[in-house]
Amino acid sequence: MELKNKKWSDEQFYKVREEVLNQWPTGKEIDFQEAADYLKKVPEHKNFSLKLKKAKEEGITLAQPRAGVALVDAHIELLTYLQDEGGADLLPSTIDSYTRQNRYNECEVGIKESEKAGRSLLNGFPGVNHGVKGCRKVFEAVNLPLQARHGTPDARLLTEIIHASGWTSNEGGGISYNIPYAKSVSLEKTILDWQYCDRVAGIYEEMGIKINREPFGPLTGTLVPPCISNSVAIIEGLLAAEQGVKNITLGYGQCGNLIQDVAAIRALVEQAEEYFKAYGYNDIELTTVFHQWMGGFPADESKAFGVISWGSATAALAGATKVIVKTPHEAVGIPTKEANAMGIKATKQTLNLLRGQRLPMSKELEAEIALIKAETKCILDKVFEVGNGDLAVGTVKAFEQGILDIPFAPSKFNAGVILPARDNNGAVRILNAGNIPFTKDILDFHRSLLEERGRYEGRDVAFQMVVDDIFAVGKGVLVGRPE
Ligand SMILES: CCC[C@H]1O[C@@H](n2cnc3c(N)ncnc32)[C@H](O)[C@@H]1O
Repeated sequence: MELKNKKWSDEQFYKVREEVLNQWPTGKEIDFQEAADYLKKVPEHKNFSLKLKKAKEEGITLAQPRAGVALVDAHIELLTYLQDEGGADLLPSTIDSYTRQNRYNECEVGIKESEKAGRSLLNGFPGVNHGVKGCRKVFEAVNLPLQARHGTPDARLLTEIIHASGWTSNEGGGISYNIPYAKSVSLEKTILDWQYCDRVAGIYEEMGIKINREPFGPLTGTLVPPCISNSVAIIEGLLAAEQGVKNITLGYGQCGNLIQDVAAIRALVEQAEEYFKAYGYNDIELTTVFHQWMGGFPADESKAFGVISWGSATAALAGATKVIVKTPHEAVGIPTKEANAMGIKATKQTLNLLRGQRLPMSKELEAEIALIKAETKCILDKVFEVGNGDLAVGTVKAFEQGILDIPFAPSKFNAGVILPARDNNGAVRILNAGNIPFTKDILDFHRSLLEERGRYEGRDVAFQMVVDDIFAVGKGVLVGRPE
């Protein structure tokens, strides 16, 4: 099928759907009307879009963990614990890595081995293998909205199954679940595959069922400049809107400097709304998600709580609709349910203490918002230009030409020339912009801030700053000072 940013016709969609539902036996259980009837019975307090909308209206920030284990009953026990003991406002099911690579046979083995071992031997919930039956059992056992969180380049079958199971939100996108997650999956294919996933949500929306879509904001989660993650978020939001998605949560991964992080969220909302309006999507319900620090964590659990609380405070002061919670086990691996619950409780304590507070506007905050919007505009204007006005085609070409370039991404389709480093206040700046089409003023501004740090540290602006910054938070500081 030719790639273009155009809503799929029913003929296109249902032709592809036949192939999708045959990828694994559990796909055959799905009937659109039966699924729609089931979704129509989802009570309001378990609908993701409605809960986000309410939070936005009330001006509060919701807390959502990540969580997933191999077996259905253990997964229910985990989610119930995070709901009741942790106080989660929204629930995930973090999907395992085999499912993310469509390796369902290995999931089957993982499930059997987990049953034998009496513990989870998969790093998440194998939603495709458990099918609608297993996913509905999970959904019916909890009392909160449920979302699939994963990292799946081809999530078409997973999307069909989770939505047919009452899960009213799906994370991901054709860029954000490819470039940071895969090595050699073509962007053209994943943009097409995620148009399918968005179309599933669009069809349910046209049947009167509210489905939330959340592009994956943080990308590689490693010193990603706000203009890069905001550009990808807005692109995936526009692509989803074209397929009929109405309820969209755009996200951003914490970088650590308060002014820059608050500016990133404010710029994201303002600019996304500008683009939705400019392209005729006038009925989008837009919310935001702030991801607590996605980089290396301190192994010491008390220090980890410092990072978790700082991310919670920033999310609240930014006015984000939702914050994604980390745990004190982040540095070691999959958290126990107790550790996961502790992360949620620390997060909610901070959110509650800051309820109603926002970072006041200042000339620094205003300048940072303007800078991020100007940088993002440079990128998006070029994406539309190289695509001759077509956003999907433009996105593929933009990555080919390094116009869009995500730091430290594994994908061979990503230029990987961009180099970020922190300035003296810890804001992420750009040391090497590669082929990203910033204006000279913007490039000079970043350079001057990095040189200011160099003078302070008594060293040249160089790659060593990047390395030092990558390890800094794990070592207990934000800016990687020379040792
Ligand atoms: C982009 C997502 C990375 C984060 O996703 C967490 N994560 C992954 N898998 C699970 C799981 N099965 N349970 C709880 N957290 C999980 C990692 O810790 C990391 O922070």
